Amino acid sequence: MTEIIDGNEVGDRIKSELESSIGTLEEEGVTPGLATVLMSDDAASETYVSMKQKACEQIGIESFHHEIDPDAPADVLFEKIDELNEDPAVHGILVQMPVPDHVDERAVLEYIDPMKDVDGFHPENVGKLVAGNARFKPCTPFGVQKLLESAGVDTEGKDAVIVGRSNIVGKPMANLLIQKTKLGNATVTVCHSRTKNTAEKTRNADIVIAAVGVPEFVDGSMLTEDTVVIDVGVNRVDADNEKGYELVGDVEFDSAKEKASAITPVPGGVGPMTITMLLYNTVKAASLQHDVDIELP
Ligand SMILES: Nc1nc2c(c(=O)[nH]1)N[C@@H](CN(C=O)c1ccc(C(=O)N[C@@H](CCC(=O)O)C(=O)O)cc1)CN2
Repeated sequence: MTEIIDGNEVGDRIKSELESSIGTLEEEGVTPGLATVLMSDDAASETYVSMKQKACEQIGIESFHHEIDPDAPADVLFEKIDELNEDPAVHGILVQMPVPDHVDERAVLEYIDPMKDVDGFHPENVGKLVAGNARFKPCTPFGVQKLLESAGVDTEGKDAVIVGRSNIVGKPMANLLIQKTKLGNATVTVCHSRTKNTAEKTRNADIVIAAVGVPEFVDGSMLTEDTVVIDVGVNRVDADNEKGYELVGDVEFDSAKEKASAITPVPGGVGPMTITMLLYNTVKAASLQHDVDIELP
């Protein structure tokens, strides 16, 4: 029987544990604060940012939202980041990606105070992660680790294949899985657009993590029995319904489920964990900035 790994359930458990960490901070007079910045009129980005704000409010994190006209000069965004870097009520800053083409994404990430970089994308935080001393683990790969843990998947000695090499998911995921830690110690292969035979690699994997951004790229024929399948993709594809679209992962769920021992659904798998781990990083950022010891889930 294939286990369906429920990201909403795991996320809700972690959020309720975070509430007690927030309680400890409150006793010291600290309310964690997250600033979200949206410079886009993309409907999916708007949805994600509003989900982040709601999740903050749900567990007692103060949320500050800023919208910047996507046609405004890049300096408007940099001035906003300056302001947020200086604001003591803001412990975490998240600029929703992607930013418009005329804004240099790399420069934006480098401009955020690394102590407030709750996405874990600043080069200082990337370096710490690679060195095995992570300050903020990037939210999606961190969420994937938590899902594997909740499903009782021991990564030690396992062959993990990651399909996709993005800075947000593929690269940090590979780094986390090779660390000498409880949720690491795996042997990792990263497949990408120039990989010669991705299906051969995924068929030899114990764990397949699909983060390629192509709807239903991985199907059952690319898997062997008993593989653990984690689907990071959240793709909007045209559909004849009220919304005009439906959500589809990077994995073809029905055929993959036939082979998998455990699999994450879309929606309701990795997506909710991305938001939960953002809350986790924001609480951690507040504790570091105020030097308050807290227990984190
Ligand atoms: N600054 C950042 N930008 C982006 C990140 C990020 O981690 N930091 N990740 C992605 C998108 N993303 C977060 O922003 C994200 C994607 C999906 C979900 C989610 O919960 N999806 C739901 C379905 C939601 C829907 O109805 O559309 C699910 O899978 O169940 C949360 C966050 C790009 N940008």
